[in-house]
Amino acid sequence: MVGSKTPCALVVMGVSGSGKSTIADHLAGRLGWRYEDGDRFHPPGNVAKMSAGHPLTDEDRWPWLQAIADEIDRVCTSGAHVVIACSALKRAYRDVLVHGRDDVRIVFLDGMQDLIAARLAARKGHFMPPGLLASQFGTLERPGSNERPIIVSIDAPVEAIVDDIVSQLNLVPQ
Ligand SMILES: Nc1ncnc2c1ncn2[C@@H]1O[C@H](COP(=O)(O)OP(=O)(O)OP(=O)(O)O)[C@@H](O)[C@H]1O
Ligand SMILES: O=C(O)[C@H](O)[C@@H](O)[C@H](O)[C@H](O)CO
Repeated sequence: MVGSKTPCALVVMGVSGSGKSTIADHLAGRLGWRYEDGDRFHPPGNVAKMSAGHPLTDEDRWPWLQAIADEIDRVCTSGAHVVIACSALKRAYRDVLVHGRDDVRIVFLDGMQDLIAARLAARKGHFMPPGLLASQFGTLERPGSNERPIIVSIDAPVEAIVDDIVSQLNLVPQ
């Protein structure tokens, strides 16, 4: 089979605790690309709000998403490649990130709420309270097929999930 055009950016999306940072970091290592944590682009007020147990609103999220979209443009224009972890829960959020580029692909980490809740309960030293998981699922709009998503089950070891993503990417050997 013919491989796919190599994207310049992969957006690893899903609810809090679905494994975005873990998978994006390992995937970047596998591909030899840069890893970015989307949380780095939050205005400080957003992190304070989530830390205090309050979900973000659309208004809180737009400047954050635009900053990530700007970073995607910067990386892609420079000819580099990046794997970015970003919740990107709604279609409108993903549209800001992708903004019509065919070299930006979405990777959706798909998992059941009880599995993710168990992983969050065991996670230490993160600002995001496990109590916000229900609101994350309430906000989540699963990517539709017209978004050309790569969808992987998170009910597997990290390296197996990375294998699944790389296989679905079907990249042309460089
Ligand atoms: N495939 C996996 N198997 C077992 N544990 C996992 C797996 N993927 C991630 N984890 C663990 O689950 C927890 C949540 O993962 P991670 O922090 O990467 O999620 P996240 O989506 O980036 O969360 P957030 O959006 O809140 O930052 C971590 O403790 C991580 O070590
Ligand atoms: O859109 C949101 O509600 C936020 O981005 C959260 O998803 C956090 O950034 C992240 O999950 C915690 O690391």
